Amino acid sequence: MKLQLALDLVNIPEGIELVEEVKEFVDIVEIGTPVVINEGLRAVKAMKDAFPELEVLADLKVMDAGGYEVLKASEAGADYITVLGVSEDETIRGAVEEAKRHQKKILVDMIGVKDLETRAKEVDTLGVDYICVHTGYDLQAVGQNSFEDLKTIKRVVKTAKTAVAGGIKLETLPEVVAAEPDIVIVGGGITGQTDKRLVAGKMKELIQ
Ligand SMILES: O=C([C@H](O)CO)[C@H](O)[C@H](O)COP(=O)(O)O
Repeated sequence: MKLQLALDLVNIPEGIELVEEVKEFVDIVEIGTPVVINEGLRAVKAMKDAFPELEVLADLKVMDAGGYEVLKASEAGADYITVLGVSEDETIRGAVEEAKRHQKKILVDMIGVKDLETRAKEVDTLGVDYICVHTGYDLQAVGQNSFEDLKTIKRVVKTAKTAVAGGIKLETLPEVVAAEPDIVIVGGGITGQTDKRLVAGKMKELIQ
């Protein structure tokens, strides 16, 4: 099980400083969608240059032009690129083909998918590397989480690996770990804490 640190509300120097603090506990650094919007793919390159030993995920949430956007993120140094599960199958196929060409991985984010079981089964046939259940900020704000959704994809997904994101904190991590996802994605649960290093260390212990 890998721990992915999501950087969403920082600029490039702040992100690098934050990763420096917790790098020994983290497997993947996510350049979050807000960071990509603010800083562009140069944030991916800057993170990879600063920490070549860590994997970097570009949270582009690709919705169209799958091949082209995966190409650009791959050129910037991303190891993983996110594509939305609500996209057309053609978009996901294009992303997968391009990722394979560059030895990169596609993580499909199921945010906004209404019939999770059906769509997860479909996406699982498209050759993607990971299927991720995700409760975004706006649904976290009304009290939702992805814990039941994780159990659903663990039951129906046969080929892809699984991931979970959305409001995971140190207190809720044991419930998540019990469901055995391949990647646990944590943003504010680390970045919003006063002692980030302490929390990241405890999370890593729970995951191992
Ligand atoms: O993907 C994310 C969100 O949509 C903003 O782009 C976050 O990275 C993801 O939700 C993890 O962050 P936390 O919910 O703060 O753990």
